Amino acid sequence: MTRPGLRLLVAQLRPHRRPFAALCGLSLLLAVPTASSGYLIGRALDDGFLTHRPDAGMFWLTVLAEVGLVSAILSRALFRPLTRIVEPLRDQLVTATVTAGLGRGLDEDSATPATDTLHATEWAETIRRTVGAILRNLHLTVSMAIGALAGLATLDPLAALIVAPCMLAALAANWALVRPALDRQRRQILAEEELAERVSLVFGARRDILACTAEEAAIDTVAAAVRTASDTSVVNARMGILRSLTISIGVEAGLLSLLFLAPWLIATGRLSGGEIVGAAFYVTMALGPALRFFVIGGGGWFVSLLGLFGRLEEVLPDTYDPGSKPSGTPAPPPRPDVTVDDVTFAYSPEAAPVLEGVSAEIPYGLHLAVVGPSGSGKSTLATLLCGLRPPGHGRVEVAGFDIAGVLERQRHRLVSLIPQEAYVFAGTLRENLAYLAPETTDHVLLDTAAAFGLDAIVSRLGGLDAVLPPGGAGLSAGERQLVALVRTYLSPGPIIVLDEATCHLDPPAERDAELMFARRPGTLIVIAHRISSAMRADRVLLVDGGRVATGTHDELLSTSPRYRELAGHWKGSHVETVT
Ligand SMILES: Nc1ncnc2c1ncn2[C@@H]1O[C@H](COP(=O)(O)OP(=O)(O)OP(=O)(O)O)[C@@H](O)[C@H]1O
Repeated sequence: MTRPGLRLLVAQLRPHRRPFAALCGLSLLLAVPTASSGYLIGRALDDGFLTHRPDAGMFWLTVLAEVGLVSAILSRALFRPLTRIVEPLRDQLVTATVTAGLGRGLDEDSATPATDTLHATEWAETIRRTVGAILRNLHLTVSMAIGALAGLATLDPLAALIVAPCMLAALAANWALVRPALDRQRRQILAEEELAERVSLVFGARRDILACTAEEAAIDTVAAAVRTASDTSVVNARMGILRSLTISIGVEAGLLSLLFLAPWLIATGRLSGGEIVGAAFYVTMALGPALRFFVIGGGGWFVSLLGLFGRLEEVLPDTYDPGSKPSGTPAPPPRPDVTVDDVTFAYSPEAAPVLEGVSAEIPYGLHLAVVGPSGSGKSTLATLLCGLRPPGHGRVEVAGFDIAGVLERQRHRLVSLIPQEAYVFAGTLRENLAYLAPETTDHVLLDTAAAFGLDAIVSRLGGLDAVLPPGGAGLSAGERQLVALVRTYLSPGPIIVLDEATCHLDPPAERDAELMFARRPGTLIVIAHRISSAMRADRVLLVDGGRVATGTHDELLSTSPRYRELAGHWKGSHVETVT
């Protein structure tokens, strides 16, 4: 199985084969100065300073300095191929993630992009910088490691054989830690995303939080996310320390083995004293830094990079191809049809299911009445339709998305639920009515209020600037429902669910309110408590004994004894004019 993120990373870099080949060639060229450095130090000691010939020693050191100069000049050539690989990365990824975010269509009415798309555009910049840093340093590391091993082997192949196993053991230990490190890295990214999401949610809902005196709960929500983010970064940092430690142990073990065997290597004439110093130079000044960087710098960055690409893979569509040009116009947002697919829900594992194997199609624009005996599960179904609870089995999809998995802020833009107990917060009447559509003009607010029969209350209170106390004290239950109805009517959401939201209105006021919503573009789902609501709807969904049946009012009257019974009961208990 491909490691998450690796597929996208490889796909992203594949088109740049030629600059990569140039980088590899430069790495090999740069290995030559490193390979000669230990040898030149050995010569400076053996032929110069240790044999009391400082002029010869200085000669070899001068050659070493010149080799360093050549290496610096070669390093400059690195930037051209590097730029050709790294610079297009950010543009490609930003274009792809923003296109994917728009294509999902969940934010069409919002100036704020979805959180994951927002993060993804930040990641694209981080990825560009990280890939640049990795390639620059990887190239130096490879050249240093190849040069040092070649230099050691030139002095004496045995010297390379003494050092190499320690280095390889350190690398193997680190390789074993890559997967756990990736896992911790991913957890840290997810925890940081969750924290950002919760903070923006709490700030966005600060008015509601104050109105409900839910400050402590809000603080607890954010504090829990802060704790998780902090814990995951500590665990991630510990993993980095562990990986660093394995490399230090590998390098020190290589050096100690070399020094431990030095008397024997000198006595057997395999290496001179100067060459032992040269070999130690290869280990400490080239191999050690190369490995340390490879694992801690490059390796650590590579782990971060895979983590970021892994998340990008989740944000980008499966069909994303970095080689292809963006079409320029994002796909139109999908129609917000609702699909209930084989849904079963119980309030606890021990409890009997309230809904069992329920399926229904609610196309965009439908006016649906949900009816059923008391306690049959109508409100439960409403919460599932709004994504407030996930089904135990099955799926509720809105516009093709699993609604329970959609971020809360986006969910609110798709589906609005008005419960029986209308919510009125402390603030002016204008703020209460325009809460979900702050741009609404006073003119539209007053017209809509009048259409719902709220104009008399607006006048009684003294206009839109009238200040309402918390909970709308001073307003009757019906008046509070009217405030909530007007507020939701003005919201841009395409799907409205009224869960007995008109139960405190008299039948004519309820009819007017339902007709207003029915004329509003979008889907209307009414949990009905009067037969007239069911008769006004395009279709009726009967919930009974955990199952559902659908049809028009007339169809259900002829096919469902339970519906006939319900209709008879309603007619018997209410005197109402059916429109
Ligand atoms: N939070 C809850 N925890 C446990 N059981 C619940 C919960 N809410 C509802 N129930 C139970 O689930 C069943 C369905 O309740 P629900 O409120 O969905 O029915 P309803 O058809 O809307 O009823 P009504 O018409 O009286 O409002 C009932 O037996 C109810 O007691």
